[in-house]
Amino acid sequence: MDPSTAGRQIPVVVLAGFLGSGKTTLLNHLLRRRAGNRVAVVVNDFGAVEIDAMTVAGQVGSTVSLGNGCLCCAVDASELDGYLERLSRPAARIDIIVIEASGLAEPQELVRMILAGDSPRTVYGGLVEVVDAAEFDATRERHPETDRHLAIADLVVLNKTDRVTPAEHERVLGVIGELGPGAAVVSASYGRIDPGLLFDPATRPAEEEKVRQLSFEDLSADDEPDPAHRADHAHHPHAAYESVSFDEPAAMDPRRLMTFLDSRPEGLYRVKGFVDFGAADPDNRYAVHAVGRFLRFYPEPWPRGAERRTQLVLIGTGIDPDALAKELAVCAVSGTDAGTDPGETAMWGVLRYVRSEPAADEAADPF
Ligand SMILES: Nc1nc2c(ncn2[C@@H]2O[C@H](COP(=O)(O)OP(=O)(O)OP(=O)(O)O)[C@@H](O)[C@H]2O)c(=O)[nH]1
Repeated sequence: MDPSTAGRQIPVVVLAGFLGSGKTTLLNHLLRRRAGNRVAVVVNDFGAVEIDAMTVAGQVGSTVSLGNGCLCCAVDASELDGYLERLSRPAARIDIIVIEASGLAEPQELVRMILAGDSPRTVYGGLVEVVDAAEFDATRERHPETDRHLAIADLVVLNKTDRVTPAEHERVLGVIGELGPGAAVVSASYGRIDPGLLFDPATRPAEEEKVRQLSFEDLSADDEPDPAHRADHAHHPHAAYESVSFDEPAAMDPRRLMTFLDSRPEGLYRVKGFVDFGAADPDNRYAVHAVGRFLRFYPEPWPRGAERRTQLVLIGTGIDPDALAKELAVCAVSGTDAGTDPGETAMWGVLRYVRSEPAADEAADPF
C-alpha cells in the first residue's frame, strides 16, 4: 500500500523556520536517512549550489537553488509550478520534493502557491516548521509572526533540545501546543526526526541506487556531529511519534468516515491508505492522503482481483492509537446497516475532497 503512488502524486513539503533554527541540518539528516527515496530539494538561499534544473531532475537527492533571495517573493506561482513540473516528471523518478523556505519567507504564501498549483503530479505534503528551543522566546519577541507560523504548521520540529533543560523543554512544548493546537510536534536535536514522518520507505529495488551521479546527499554525508555524540543520541527517543494501522474487511460508511476525518484529532499528522466504500461506490477504491488539515481522495477502479478492504495508516504525535482504531472501527458498515442502500448522497462528503481534473498518465513523457 502506498498512497503517494496511488494517484501518482509527489508530496511537496515546505520546510520553514527562522534563521538558524536548523532547517538545513534537518534537511541533511533527511537526505542521509531517505531510505532509498529520491528527494528533490528546492532551496532559496544565497550560496547554495546553482544547478540547472534539467540536470538536477536527473540526479538523486539534488538541489535546485532558486538563487537570489526569497522564494515566495521572487517566484510567482507559475514559476514555482514550472520547477515542480520539471522535478515531478516521471523520468526524474523523484519521490518527494522539499522546499526549504528562506528564514524570512512567509510559509503560508508558499503553501498557498502549492495548493493553487495545477500540476496533477504533485500534492501538498505539509508545512514543517523548525523551531529553535533555546531561542524560542527571543525569536517570538523579534519576530511576532512566529506565532502565526506555528498556528498554521502541520508538523512542528522543536529543534536544539540539547541546548535546554528538561523543564524549559516542557515549557516550550506547552507554549507551542497553545499556539498551534492542531499540529503534531516532535522534539529533536540536530534535526534528527524520523523520516517516516514525512515519507514512506521507497519500494524501488536497491539495484537502481548503485548507478547514480554524485548528489547533494553525498556531499553532505559528513556533516553529522562527532560519532560519540551520535552514539549517545542513538538511545534517545527523538522521534516520538505513533502510528496506527487499520485493516478492515467490511466496507466503510462514507458519512461516518467523513465525520471522523473532518474532526480528526490534534497531532494527527498524516493519514494514508485505501478505502472501500462498498455499495456507495462499488467500482472504485479511494486512495486517501491527508497531511495536517489537507485532505484528498483519489478514486481509481479496483484492480482486477484485488481484495476489497480498507487499509489505513495514521501517523501523529500525542495521539491515542487505541482510541483512533476504535473510532475507525465504528465507521465500518456493520451487521445492522449492511445491505441497506446507502443512497445517492452518501458520497457527497467524500467527493468534496476529490480533485476534479484526472491525473494524466505521462509515463512516456520524454524528459
Ligand atoms: N546545539 C545544536 N545546534 C544545532 C542544532 N541543529 C542545528 N544546529 C546548529 O545551528 C546552526 C544553524 O543550523 P542550520 O541548519 O544552518 O539552520 P537554518 O535554519 O538552515 O539556518 P538559515 O539557513 O540561516 O535559515 C548550525 O551551526 C547547526 O550546526 C541542534 O539541535 N543543537
